[in-house]
Amino acid sequence: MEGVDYLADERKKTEFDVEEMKIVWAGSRHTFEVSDRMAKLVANDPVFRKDDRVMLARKDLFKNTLRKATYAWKRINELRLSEEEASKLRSFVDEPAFTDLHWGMFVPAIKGQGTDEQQKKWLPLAYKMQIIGCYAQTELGHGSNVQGLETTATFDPQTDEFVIHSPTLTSSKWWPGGLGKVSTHGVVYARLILDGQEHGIHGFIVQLRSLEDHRPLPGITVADIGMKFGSGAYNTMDNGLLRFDHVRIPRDQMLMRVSQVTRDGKIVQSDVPRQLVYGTMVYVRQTIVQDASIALSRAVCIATRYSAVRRQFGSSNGGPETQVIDYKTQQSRLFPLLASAYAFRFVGEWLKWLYTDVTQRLQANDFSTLPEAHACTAGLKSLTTSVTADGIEESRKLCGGHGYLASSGLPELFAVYVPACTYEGDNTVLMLQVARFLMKTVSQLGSGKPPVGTISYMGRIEQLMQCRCAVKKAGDWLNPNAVLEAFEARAARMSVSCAQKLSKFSNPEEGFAELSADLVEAAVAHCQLIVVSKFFEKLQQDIPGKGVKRQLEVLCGVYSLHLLHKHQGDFLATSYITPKQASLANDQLRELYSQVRPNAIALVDAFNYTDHYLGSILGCYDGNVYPKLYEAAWRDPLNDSVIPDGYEQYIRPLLKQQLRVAKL
Ligand SMILES: CCCCCCCCCCCCC/C=C/C(=O)SCCNC(=O)CCNC(=O)[C@H](O)C(C)(C)COP(=O)(O)OP(=O)(O)OC[C@H]1O[C@@H](n2cnc3c(N)ncnc32)[C@H](O)[C@@H]1OP(=O)(O)O
Ligand SMILES: Cc1cc2nc3c(=O)[nH]c(=O)nc-3n(C[C@H](O)[C@H](O)[C@H](O)COP(=O)(O)OP(=O)(O)OC[C@H]3O[C@@H](n4cnc5c(N)ncnc54)[C@H](O)[C@@H]3O)c2cc1C
Repeated sequence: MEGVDYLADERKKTEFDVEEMKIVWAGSRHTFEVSDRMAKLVANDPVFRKDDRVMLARKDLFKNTLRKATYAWKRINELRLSEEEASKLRSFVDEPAFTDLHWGMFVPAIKGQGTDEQQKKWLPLAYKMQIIGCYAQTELGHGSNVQGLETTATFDPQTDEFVIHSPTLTSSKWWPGGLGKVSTHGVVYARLILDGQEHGIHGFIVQLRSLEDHRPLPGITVADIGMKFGSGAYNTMDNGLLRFDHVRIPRDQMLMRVSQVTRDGKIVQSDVPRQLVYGTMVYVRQTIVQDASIALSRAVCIATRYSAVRRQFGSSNGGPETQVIDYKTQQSRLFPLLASAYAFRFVGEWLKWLYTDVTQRLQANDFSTLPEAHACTAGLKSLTTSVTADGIEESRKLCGGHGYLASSGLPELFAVYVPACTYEGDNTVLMLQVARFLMKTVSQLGSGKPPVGTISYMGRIEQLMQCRCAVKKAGDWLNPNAVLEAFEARAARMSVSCAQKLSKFSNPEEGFAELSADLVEAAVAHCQLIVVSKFFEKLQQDIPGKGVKRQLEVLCGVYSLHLLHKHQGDFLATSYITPKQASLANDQLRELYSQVRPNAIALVDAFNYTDHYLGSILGCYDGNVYPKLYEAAWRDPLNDSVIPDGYEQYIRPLLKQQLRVAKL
């Protein structure tokens, strides 16, 4: 059976050039080549084996992660990998580790919020991993409300130092990844106090552990916060707690790009906005949007391949049963997720561009696009992670009973992914930020300042409030202008409706709180419009390869029309479409599913995932699922012996007791 491709017939149905689609998915030929090389490097190295992860007890699991992370660093240096290659290699190792926070938050926080001198001092140490850092912001009592953090940093002019202190139990830092057992340093967020006066939240570089023996420095209490959701999963990470008892650090360890504290204890604001203290979160939210397409595509790849292998019912005259992927219900659950993975890939690509653009502008002291960048990163992080987490769970259900097995890879993927809905900002809290941005935009309409970027459609508010959908037959829903206008009209009308209701409140904050559920819905509509419009923009590009652009047009249709179908209440309630037009959209959607069907396997092959990275028997490339499931069952430690441990102690006496009862 070895070497047989059970999905070969499926692959023969493909109507487009898969190799070219791989380049589109990766973003460029260069990125594809780097990814492909790094994925194979990891897959072929036994040190990076991960199939035993869910069986390991916490201490072994954690030590194993330390071993892999250290080995990855050794390989990165031996092979002289570039930053891009190293980051890909780490992502294919596919195990949350302290290095994620070191490279993903500690280094960016210093880069974004440190002065040139501070960067010169700290970055070389961090780049060589001579120090290991974490991002210590959240506390036991406050996460979302950053202004509510309680840790204090009081300037002592006598010694030219800050005194970092945890005044209450709830001020204990709680959650930072890499803090519990590994980090030697942290960027710690605390309330700045100068001469008895508070000056808001700022970041400070604080050494936590000795570089000699790794013991916590005097005044520092640090530990892991304990087991988290699921087996394996995020338990490879040492999320930590941290308390300070009047810990002293030199004045120059406050990150001073946004505000400086002078030798005599005065605060000087530079001309950059104070929101830049939140800059690291903007950066990470943008990377999380890119990662969403990866996590969702992994789940979809597993569910699609397995749906083509799995057969249930429908056999006549002893012929084969129906592949479950041919059931329209399966398609209507699976194909929108496949389309969403592609949609998130393209919006992630665009968001990366937006982030680079805003960063360049900030360097030139142009802060005009910061509010939009904040709204886009917050909203798209919220939207894509919510859909991805739900999509992974739906993929598990699409695989029936076998999806519940750890060897399907889906339970662990869900457990490792789902906190993305919470970290880097709770998804509801972030959508409320988008809503604030929308309400501000609506209130400024007509002020002479035309809305730009993702909000520019609001500049056509009068037209969007009055227009009616022109669709007459199902095929009209393939017209990008018809779809875009529908999403724009829905988003604009929902925002305006909220703004009108808000204006009736004498206290706007009270109104905002009262209407917050409606405001979140308006923000979701706006974010979905961004994703749809960026998919259409992608289709404007020159896309080579036989049939590639055509497949992407089909997926774009699936993405937008499934949203229109799912949220038809919004489109109907805002009176843009009629019930008949909603029904035509659904007819067109069904037709598009039929066009996806022969290409489904090739569309997931285009993700180019190795079997190692997928980590799923149900999703393996050759589709040889059943023998692999059978063999995996025998590898479970419970099957090491025929008679289980505990038989003598529990089962035997129980059976004997039943025997005695039966004799009576
Ligand atoms: C298999 C695949 C696996 C994938 C794995 C991926 C791995 C990725 C690694 C990720 C590792 C995760 C590690 C997690 C780390 C963390 O979680 S760090 C902690 C993150 N914490 C948060 O995100 C806290 C959320 N809260 C906030 O961001 C803010 O406080 C707030 C809620 C957004 C604002 O609260 P509020 O009190 O209303 O705000 P103010 O402080 O008063 O500011 C108001 C004005 O500032 C604007 N603003 C807010 N945030 C920003 C920003 N980031 N940038 C720019 N501007 C901002 C806001 O719009 C207001 O503006 P005005 O209206 O103009 O006044
Ligand atoms: C796996 C993981 C890793 C993490 N890593 C780090 C890290 O490295 N560093 C770090 O500093 N932090 C980290 N965090 C913490 C994380 O950033 C916070 O948990 C997150 O920001 C949410 O804050 P919270 O826990 O205070 O939630 P809460 O704000 O307490 O949320 C509880 C509920 O209240 C609702 N809610 C809160 N405020 C509002 C509001 N204004 N309006 C309406 N509803 C509201 C929320 O929607 C949610 O339903 C991590 C968390 C997790 C789970």
